[in-house]
Amino acid sequence: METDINLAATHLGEDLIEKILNHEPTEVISAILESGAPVWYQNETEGISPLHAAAFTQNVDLVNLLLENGAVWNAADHRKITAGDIALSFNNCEIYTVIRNAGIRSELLLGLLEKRPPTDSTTLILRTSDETASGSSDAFLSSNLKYTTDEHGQNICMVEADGDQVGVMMGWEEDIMRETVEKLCGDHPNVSNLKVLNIGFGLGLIDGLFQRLPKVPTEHVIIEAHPDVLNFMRDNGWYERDGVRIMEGRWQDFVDTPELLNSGGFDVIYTDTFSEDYSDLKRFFEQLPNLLADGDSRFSFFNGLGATNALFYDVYTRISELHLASVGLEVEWSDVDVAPDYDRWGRSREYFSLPIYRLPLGRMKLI
Ligand SMILES: C[S@@+](CC[C@H](N)C(=O)[O-])C[C@H]1O[C@@H](n2cnc3c(N)ncnc32)[C@H](O)[C@@H]1O
Repeated sequence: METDINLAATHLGEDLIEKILNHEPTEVISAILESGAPVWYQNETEGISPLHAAAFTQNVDLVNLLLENGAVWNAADHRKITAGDIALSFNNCEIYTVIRNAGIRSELLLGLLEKRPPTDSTTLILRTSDETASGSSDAFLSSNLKYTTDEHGQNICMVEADGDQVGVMMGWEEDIMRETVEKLCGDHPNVSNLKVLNIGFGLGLIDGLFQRLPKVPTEHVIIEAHPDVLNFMRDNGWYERDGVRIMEGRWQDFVDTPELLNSGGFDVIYTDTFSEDYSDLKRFFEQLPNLLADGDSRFSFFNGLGATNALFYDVYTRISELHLASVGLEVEWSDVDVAPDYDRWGRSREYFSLPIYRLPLGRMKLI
């Protein structure tokens, strides 16, 4: 019985894809959908879906029709290509935007329904069910970390996840951190008396940059949760630095405590954690109105989710902008050229394969 249903679904799905690729009129496609063809179908040979086919034939009406009927906006074929990528390759902005907006709507809706168990495959960008040290905070915080220099000569901090060595922080990101500090502090009205809060020390790249500002921050709070990172900080003299206060634990342990809030708010806040997903970042966004000092204060975060695919990165970037707006922050984006140099960084760039980093700079909106 189950085999019969699978066979029928395969037959209808193949027929749907074929008719779309053959440019059959929209009414014909509508009729096939009404007859029960599975709009989520992906063929076995290439993994392409009806939405891939509609993007390939550049038929925006069909793209809309399929999405209205439940097509999966982020389905990737066997080569990891989505319908949005196909639209981009044709430079078809209209179709790309329709698919991207469907992604934003779908992920926002899933965000609203966050309490339900994450069983839906379309949640792949913003939530994770990864139980290894790269996807689970508990697993990460109880794993051993290794600080070393890799074969490309970059400083790295590694953790073992699922039998693989995964980078917690990589030296190549220093350009991003430098540009971030420049945007956060360079022309800050309070630059001679800054109070800075950084979440996640890692290699200490951004904290080192804060400390090398022409005027060292008056107060520099670092919240760091991992015992090995705290040891590394101790070994490298961070506990003895003037003006530096290290809070040992997770940001979630301190974010609403007098210990953090009594300092009267921060001029600059940055966050870049590891093994947390977008819902954690969103929870941090919600705390910003309590943590920022005033209308001149600035916020940034490591914008790295979905950075292996232009469509996913775009959807994630816009969702974070919407969520920041909902807590009263306006975001200005700038681009940092991080075109991968595979000879220089090799596989250490796999999690960020896009050539451009979108750097967020948030400020409280003036009412
Ligand atoms: C990617 S690294 C940060 C790199 C840093 N921006 C730099 O410039 O080197 C992430 C850091 O966040 C820490 N971390 C992870 N989860 C955390 C949490 N919930 N609270 C505080 N720190 C956390 C990790 O132990 C790690 O040191």
